Amino acid sequence: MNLLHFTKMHGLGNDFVVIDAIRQRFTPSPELVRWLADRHFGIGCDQLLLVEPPTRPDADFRYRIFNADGGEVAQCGNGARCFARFVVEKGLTSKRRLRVETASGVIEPELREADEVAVDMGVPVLEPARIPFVSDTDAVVQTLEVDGARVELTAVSMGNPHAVLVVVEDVDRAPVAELGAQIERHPRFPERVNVGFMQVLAPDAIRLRVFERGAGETLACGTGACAAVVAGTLRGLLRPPVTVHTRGGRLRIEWAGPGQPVIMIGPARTVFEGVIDLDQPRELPR
Ligand SMILES: N[C@H](CCC[C@H](N)C(=O)O)C(=O)O
Repeated sequence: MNLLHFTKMHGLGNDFVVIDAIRQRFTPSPELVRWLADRHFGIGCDQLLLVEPPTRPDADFRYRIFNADGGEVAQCGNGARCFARFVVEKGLTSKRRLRVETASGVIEPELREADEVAVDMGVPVLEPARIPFVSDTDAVVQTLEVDGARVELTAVSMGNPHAVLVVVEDVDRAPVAELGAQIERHPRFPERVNVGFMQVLAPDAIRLRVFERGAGETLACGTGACAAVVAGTLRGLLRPPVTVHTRGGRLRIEWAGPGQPVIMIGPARTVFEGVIDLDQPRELPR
C-alpha cells in the first residue's frame, strides 16, 4: 500500500484535491493527476493543488496547480483561498497573511473572519505577447475569427491566460460549452486559454461563466473573475469594486486600475479528508 492523504476543498464550487507535499512525498505526473482528478475512477476535482516548501527566500510556501487534464498551470484564484485555509488549518503556519510562491510570481492571501479569504492576485498583464495572445495590436477589444464567425474579446493574464467576452443576453443562454471549447484551443492562444462569458448587470455587478482551460466549465473561476473585472473596467462597463455572481456563489473583486494589483475576496471550504492507495490499478475512461 502507498497511501496518499488528501483534503477535498472548494471555492464557490470550483473543487480541489489538496495535497500536503511537505509532510508526505508526492511526485506529480500528468497521468497520476488525471486519475486523481477523474470523477468516476479517482477522487474527482477541477484542479489538484500541491503544498510545497518555498524555493525562494521571500515566500512562505510554494503553490503548484494542475488542471484535471493533467497539465500544470501558473495560477488559480479559488485555489489560492483554499491553499491559505489549508496551511493554517493543518498547522503548517501560524500566520494569517501569507506570501505564496507560484509559477507566475508571489501572491498574498490573508485569512479573514469566518471562511473568507482575501488574496492580492498581483497586477494583470495586458501585453498580448505576455498573455500569450497572437495579435498585432494591444487594443482592449480584439476580434477573433471562430468557425467563420467574428467574436469580440479582451485578452488578460492573471498569471494564466483569459479571453473575456461580453454577452448581452442572459449568460445562462450563452454558448459556453461549444464556443468556450473552440476559443480555448484557438491558434491565436498558443498556450490555450480560459474563456469567460460576462453579463454586465451594473457598473458594480456582473454574472460570469467560465470555460476553463484543461477543465471545461467550472462553477466558479477566481482568476476568471479578476480578468473579467479588468476587461469590463478597461471597456468602461465596470467601476470596481465589483460583485461577481458565479454559478457557485459570489466573489468581490477590487482593482484601482492599470498597474495596480487585483484583490479577490471570497470563501474557501474544507469538505472532507481522505486517503487513497496509489498502488491500486489506475483506470481512466476510454
Ligand atoms: N484552468 C486554469 C487554472 C485554474 C483557474 C481557476 N480554477 C481559478 O479559480 O482561477 C488555467 O488553466 O489557467
